Amino acid sequence: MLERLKEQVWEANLGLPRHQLVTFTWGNVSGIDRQAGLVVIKPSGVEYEKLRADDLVVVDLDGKVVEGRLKPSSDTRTHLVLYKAFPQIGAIVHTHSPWATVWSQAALEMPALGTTHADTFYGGVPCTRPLTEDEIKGDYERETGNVIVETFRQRGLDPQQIPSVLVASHGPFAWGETPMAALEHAVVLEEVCKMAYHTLNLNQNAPLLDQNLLDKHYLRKHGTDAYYGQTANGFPR
Ligand SMILES: O=C(CO)[C@@H](O)[C@@H](O)COP(=O)(O)O
Repeated sequence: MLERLKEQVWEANLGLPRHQLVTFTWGNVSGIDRQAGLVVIKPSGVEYEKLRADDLVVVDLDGKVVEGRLKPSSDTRTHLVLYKAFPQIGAIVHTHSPWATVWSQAALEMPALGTTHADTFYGGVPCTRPLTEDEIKGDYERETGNVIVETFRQRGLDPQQIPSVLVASHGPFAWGETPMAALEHAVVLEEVCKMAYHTLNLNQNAPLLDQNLLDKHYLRKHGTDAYYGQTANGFPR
């Protein structure tokens, strides 16, 4: 079980440079085995070209290394906070992908402007508040996780329906049921952040996506009556 998870987390980590989401080592992917209570995560600062599946580090939910000879990602404690707060998620991706980071640095929620966005996100992708001085000087990585959870709870957002967040002054986190799903969400986030930036540059008053179109596009892929693709039930109507 853990060996399969390691392979999945490794493949998703290699997907970061393949999809041009990372420069140098600026990102990480993890996955969780909920039954075992163990998280598999990229080692810190290891180049993707040199990364092997058996370089991955296994930690428990308190962050204690239980397997692996390398140091886990510097963002491990952020991942652990998210796994504890969002029991539905099975994997997390963090990057500094340029377009999503632009929105994070601007400290702006990325609004739903089109159906490309609605195919993955059931509404705007929120941006957190900035961390306080005490939070930055304290347990910074854990506080980064806490501020993400606070953002979702305060706004009543469902992390399954909005599988990403923009951390102010920092960058994006995305998640999903599997490492590949979390990677896909990070890729889509980057694309729609770029589209939204250019859309609002062309027209500052570009309309928000009509609620009916948001419902239609999100629910035809993710609702109980989803019919998009070959694996979903039902037929288009
Ligand atoms: O935020 C940062 C660096 O500012 C990190 O996410 C990024 O460099 C990846 O770190 P790790 O190699 O996972 O320790």
